[in-house]
Amino acid sequence: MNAPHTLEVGLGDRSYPILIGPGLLDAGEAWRPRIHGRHALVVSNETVAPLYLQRVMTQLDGLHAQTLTLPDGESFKNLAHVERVFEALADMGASRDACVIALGGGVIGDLAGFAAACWMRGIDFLQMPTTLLAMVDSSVGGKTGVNLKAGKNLVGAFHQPCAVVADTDTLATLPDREYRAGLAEVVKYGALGDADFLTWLEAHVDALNARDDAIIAKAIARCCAHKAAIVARDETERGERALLNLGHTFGHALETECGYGTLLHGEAVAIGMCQAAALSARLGMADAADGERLAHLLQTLQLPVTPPAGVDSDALLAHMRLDKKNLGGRLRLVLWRGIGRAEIVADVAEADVHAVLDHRG
Ligand SMILES: NC(=O)c1ccc[n+]([C@@H]2O[C@H](COP(=O)([O-])OP(=O)(O)OC[C@H]3O[C@@H](n4cnc5c(N)ncnc54)[C@H](O)[C@@H]3O)[C@@H](O)[C@H]2O)c1
Ligand SMILES: O=C(O)C(=O)C[C@@H](O)[C@H](O)[C@H](O)COP(=O)(O)O
Ligand SMILES: [Zn+2]
Repeated sequence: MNAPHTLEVGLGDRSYPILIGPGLLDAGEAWRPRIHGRHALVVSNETVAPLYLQRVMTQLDGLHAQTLTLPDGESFKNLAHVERVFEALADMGASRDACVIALGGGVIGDLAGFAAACWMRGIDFLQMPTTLLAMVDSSVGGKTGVNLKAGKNLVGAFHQPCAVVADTDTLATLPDREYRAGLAEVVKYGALGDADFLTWLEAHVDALNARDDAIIAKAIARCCAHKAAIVARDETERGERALLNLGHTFGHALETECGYGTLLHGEAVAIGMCQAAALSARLGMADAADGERLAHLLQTLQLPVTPPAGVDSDALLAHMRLDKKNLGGRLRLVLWRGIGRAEIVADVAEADVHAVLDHRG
């Protein structure tokens, strides 16, 4: 294996590496030293485990390592399945020096990471993302948690991994729709703070659509560099980190209202970013042309840019009222001044949001 591309999330004595490259699952020498105790629990799901779990277990030879395979899907990212992780940890006699390894997409990473944050008030965990979305976003930064019926990620903790190991070879088996959902979060980084990156994405649409390995690897590295820098400056979302939520207040409301797993997270974020752009234009913050450019890029990547027909705007607004960024009972949204210039806007009038939700262009 060639040396992986390596980045660091700089958090003092909790700093950790992000390793990106092909062949990493089989290169235990690159990541196993990050596991310090005797116990490891590898949490995966019914789709990913048959593909990759055995290879990870081979690298854990000599440790007391167990596996837990959960059902696959956003609808299982809930407290009942966190409890399954606790039960597995209890069964193996996991002590405070145990490590949870999350092998899968963002659902497994968020859920297993949250279990690790809670078990004995916090044990190590290591992220092994196998989706594009998890490689560019969810495995980095330590946001862990689960959904409630009332809303996405309403229960969770900030708990940083001890390493992120992104074996880009695993993307070969990722279904096309999931790959494209990951591209939505890739586009997000350009939209929120890196206009040059968005222009680069526009120039490489054909390569992205053809799933060109080299272009994807470059995109992953650039997204991770952005996320690592933001997290290092604002780990617990007191300010700037909220920009990573561009499109998410709208998107999470859609995911919740449509039923978890109906719209993929990335698809909902694609729609949500377009709605945030439309609201920004309505409020006079940005040119409508920037929103049209963003929507065009997302459409060329075969992502949805408008909500499914028949979703009730009042219900969406009700979900948005429960968003974690809100303050003092008032909506607080990530909007923008144009491509690459996202901003947090407090006190957004519900009538303006409603108007955007009602517009099904
Ligand atoms: N913590 C964060 O910062 C953060 C950031 C973004 C998203 N998220 C969360 O991440 C979740 C979405 O993550 P996701 O898009 O990875 O979805 P996911 O975890 O549901 O994975 C998508 C699908 O791909 C399958 N899969 C995964 N890897 C595969 C592979 N290599 N080959 C074949 N199939 C594979 C999975 O089994 C699943 O069916 C959402 O719950 C979202 O809220 C969290
Ligand atoms: O890491 C962050 O910060 C993000 O907001 C990344 C988002 O892409 C991700 O979907 C995250 O889970 C959303 O967090 P939430 O706090 O809105 O639940
Ligand atoms: Zn997201």
